[in-house]
Amino acid sequence: MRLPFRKMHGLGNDFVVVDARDRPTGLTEEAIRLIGDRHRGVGFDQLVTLERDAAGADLFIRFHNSDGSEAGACGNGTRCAAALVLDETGRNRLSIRTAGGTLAAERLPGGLFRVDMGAPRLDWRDVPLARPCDTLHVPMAAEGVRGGVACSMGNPHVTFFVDDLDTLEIGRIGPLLERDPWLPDRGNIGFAQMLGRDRMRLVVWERGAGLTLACGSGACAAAVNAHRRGLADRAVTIEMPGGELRLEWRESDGHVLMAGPVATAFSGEIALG
Ligand SMILES: N[C@H](CCC[C@H](N)C(=O)O)C(=O)O
Repeated sequence: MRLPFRKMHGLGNDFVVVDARDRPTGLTEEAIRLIGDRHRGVGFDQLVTLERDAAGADLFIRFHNSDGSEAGACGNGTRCAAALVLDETGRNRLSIRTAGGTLAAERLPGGLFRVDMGAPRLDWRDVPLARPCDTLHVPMAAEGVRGGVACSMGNPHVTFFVDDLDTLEIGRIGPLLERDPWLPDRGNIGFAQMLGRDRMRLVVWERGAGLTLACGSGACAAAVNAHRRGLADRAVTIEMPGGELRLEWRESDGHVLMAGPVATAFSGEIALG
C-alpha cells in the first residue's frame, strides 16, 4: 500500500501530514511508530491526520506522537494542517475539531497563521492530575525545578518557571517529569524563563515525542500559567529553540490565540506492507 504524505513543520516541530478525508489510512499504532522512526521511516514529532468532521466543522484533525500515543491537541500541527487546507481551498478561515475541542484557524498577513486554541482547562480533574490539587502549585520536583503550574489545552501540560534555563539538564529531568505519578496520562513538561512581562524563553519536553524545537500547545500553556502566577501580561512572545510564537490569553472569552509560521519541507509516499 502507498500512502501520500506531506512533511511540514512549525518552527522545527515536525509533522507527517496524511489525508484520510476520503478514506481511512488504516495505519496501526505500530505502523505510526515505524513512520515516525527517524532512521527506518520518515521521522516526525507527530503524525497529523486530516479527517472529515461528522459534527459540521470544516475539518477534523487527529494527532499521534512518535511513540504512537494519541494526543488531544497539537498547536503547531494544527497550524500546519490549517495552512494546507486554507491553501487548498483559497479560504482565510477554517473551523476545526480535535479530540481536545473545537478550534478556529485563520490566515494572517505575511505568511503567518493564527489558531484560536480555545480556553485552557485549569481544574486538576481536567489536566488531569492524580488527586485533588491546586493546579497553580503542583508539588512535582526534579533537579533544578520545584512546584509546577498545570493546565490542559486539550492535552496535559505542566510548566516550571526557572531563573536560568541553561542550568537545567532537560534531557534527563524531562522524561522523569513526563511520567511523574501526579500525571496519570503522562504530561508535556514546559521549562520557562521569563525575560519580561511580555516575553519568555521556553523549552518543552513533549509527552510521547521528547525534546522538540517548539511546542504550540506548550506555548499556550506557558502563557496561561505565567499569567496565572502573575509573571506575565496576557500577550507574550515565546522564544523556543525553533523560533517564536505570539500568544494571547484573550480576556473577553478566555480563549488562547497562537500565531506563527508554517513550512512544507517535502512530499512523498509511504510504502506500507
Ligand atoms: N506531545 C503532545 C502533542 C503535540 C504537542 C505539540 N507538538 C504542539 O505543537 O502542541 C501530547 O502528547 O499532548
